[in-house]
Amino acid sequence: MIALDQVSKRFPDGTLALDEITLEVPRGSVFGIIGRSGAGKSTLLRLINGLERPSAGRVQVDGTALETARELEVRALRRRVGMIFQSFGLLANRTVAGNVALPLELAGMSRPERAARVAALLDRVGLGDKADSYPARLSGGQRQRVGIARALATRPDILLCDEATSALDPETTRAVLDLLGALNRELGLTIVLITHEMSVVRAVCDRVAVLDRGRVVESGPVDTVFGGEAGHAATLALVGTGA
Ligand SMILES: Nc1ncnc2c1ncn2[C@@H]1O[C@H](COP(=O)(O)OP(=O)(O)OP(=O)(O)O)[C@@H](O)[C@H]1O
Repeated sequence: MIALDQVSKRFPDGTLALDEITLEVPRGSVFGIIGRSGAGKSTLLRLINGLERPSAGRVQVDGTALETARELEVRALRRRVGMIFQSFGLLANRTVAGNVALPLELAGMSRPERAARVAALLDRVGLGDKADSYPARLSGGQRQRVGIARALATRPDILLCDEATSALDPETTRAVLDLLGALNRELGLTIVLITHEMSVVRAVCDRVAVLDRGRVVESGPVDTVFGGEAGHAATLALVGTGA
């Protein structure tokens, strides 16, 4: 469903952010990409949602080859890929319901259909009573639930999570990760989650790739990568810090 084959990304200033990455994210999995700051995680996510093009190699998402896709195809793909962010990315001047409705408005859905869909989404993320609140009045965990509802509004097959719990305390993090796990199981949603925290990977991911200086240094089932005695120095450093 998501397959990267020998993908490199070099920025115009010469920075090699990704260096011959090969990995496959199976449909329906929760796939963690972990690495320290600057390892290339955000760049990898931006390649998967078509915001960046690879300098070399192939990126296949849901049957679309992104390295050769036309702008129209990339836009169509982006509608099938939802995304949530560390900073939530909510519009301050729209209510919770207004934020969740935005992608449906852009997709041209009628007002009554939109209202029903928004209500169902807010119920599902546990915010049925917050529809008319503004983001400033919500806790971090509640804001991220709005972010999740908005990302799922157009029924994507894939959800990309960019350090989605890094701004949250451990308890709230756990609750948001539990919600993501439940949505993965209920909807068959494929989740790709980037993080610098091993506890996040352990809590929700079934597979993980360890990124170090633009390279995948280990990948596989979480228990295998983090459970074995041997391991790449970058993995051991993550384990060692208990991050
Ligand atoms: N637009 C850009 N132009 C030049 N270099 C860039 C650009 N975007 C990212 N980089 C560089 O590419 C490398 C990987 O950056 P990236 O943001 O993907 O890492 P990251 O693992 O997401 O880090 P963080 O956790 O700090 O966000 C870094 O050296 C960064 O400085």
